[in-house]
Amino acid sequence: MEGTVVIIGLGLIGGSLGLSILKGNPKATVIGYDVQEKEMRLAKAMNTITQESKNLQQEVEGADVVFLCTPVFQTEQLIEKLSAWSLSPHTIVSDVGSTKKRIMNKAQLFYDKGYTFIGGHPMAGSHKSGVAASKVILFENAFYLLTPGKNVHERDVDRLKSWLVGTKAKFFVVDPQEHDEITGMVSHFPHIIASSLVHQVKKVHSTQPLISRLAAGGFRDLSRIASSDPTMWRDITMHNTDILKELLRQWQGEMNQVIELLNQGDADAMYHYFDEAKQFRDNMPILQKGAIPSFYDLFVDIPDYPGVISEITGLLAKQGISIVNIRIMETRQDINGVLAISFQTEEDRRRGESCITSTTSYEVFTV
Ligand SMILES: NC(=O)c1ccc[n+]([C@@H]2O[C@H](COP(=O)([O-])OP(=O)(O)OC[C@H]3O[C@@H](n4cnc5c(N)ncnc54)[C@H](O)[C@@H]3O)[C@@H](O)[C@H]2O)c1
Ligand SMILES: O=C(O)C(=O)C[C@]1(C(=O)O)C=C[C@@H](O)C=C1
Repeated sequence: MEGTVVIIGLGLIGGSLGLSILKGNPKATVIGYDVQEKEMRLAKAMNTITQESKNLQQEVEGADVVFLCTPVFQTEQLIEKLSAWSLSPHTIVSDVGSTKKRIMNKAQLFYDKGYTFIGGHPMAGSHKSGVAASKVILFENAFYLLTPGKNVHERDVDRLKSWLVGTKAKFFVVDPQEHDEITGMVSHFPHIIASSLVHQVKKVHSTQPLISRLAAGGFRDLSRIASSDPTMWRDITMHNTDILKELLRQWQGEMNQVIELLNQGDADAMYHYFDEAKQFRDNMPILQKGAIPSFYDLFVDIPDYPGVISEITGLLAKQGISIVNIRIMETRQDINGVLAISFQTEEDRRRGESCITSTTSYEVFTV
């Protein structure tokens, strides 16, 4: 497709969406806006967008599609703001928020003006946030849930899907209430469980400092998502309180059942409890796509000339700094590219940053 897309909120999801849209529609103009100037600059340097926003209202009013990629409280505010502007009749506004009921209620402001709003939620992500963590393959094979609103034309839903073809996601239309019940169970509720597990370990940590060093394996797997952005999760949980309260009540019942099994000391019953969970989970179509390993990344804005990568790896090697991964992010001829270098530790990244800034004039970013 040719035309103009505006992305508001250039974080993990906004940035990954920009990359996917440009992959599927190389001739598109993708304008990006973020309240953080730094994120906007990095988004442009990484080619997740083709240009930074100069006049958001004008750009939104002339766009083919506008994606709201901010935490959901901000998305509600943006819906209020944009609905007061004069959008063209062909403009589709969509979002990527993890909740849908409150967003769709707020979207009535668009419908009252005859504007087209299609709620969206790509079910893939990471505990990392910010545009630096963007990946073109983030949504590949993931479910991309859509909540079009009653009077939205089928042809507009198809037009939105065409813009999103580069995501390689599987689109699925759902009702907003059903959306919040399902994601409440499989996404929002696990997040609370992960955070509460970390809280429990933290309480013991003051009297037993060894605990955090021994908490590997299972604890690490279960608690990974507790490292996600607290602003995003504050907003999600505040949007889905009733469903989450009910799920937590059920969880208390589940825990009481486990206490009862332990009280009984019934080894067979305990075996069956674990086995039933294992059988069910082993048959779930859990996809591995979308997870981003947590390394310490450094981004270097490099000119596009032969030998520039070996120059940088050579400088790092000379100082004995090991790297675990190095990649160029979506460069095109005649413009600068961004070299993403992953280190194993924060200390290595810090040394890498000081090595590059003290021996070259290249700009470096960390997140
Ligand atoms: N992270 C995930 O795993 C994931 C997955 C699917 C959907 N989502 C949803 O996507 C949305 C974005 O999440 P993310 O992980 O990309 O967050 P993020 O923190 O990486 O990015 C959000 C960006 O929005 C910007 N922003 C905030 N308010 C703004 C405003 N008023 N105008 C312009 N920019 C503004 C922030 O500066 C930030 O750069 C959230 O609604 C979240 O619920 C997240
Ligand atoms: O992989 C992760 O870190 C995520 O938490 C991603 C995850 C999820 O719960 O599956 C988180 C919130 C989004 O709304 C969608 C995806």
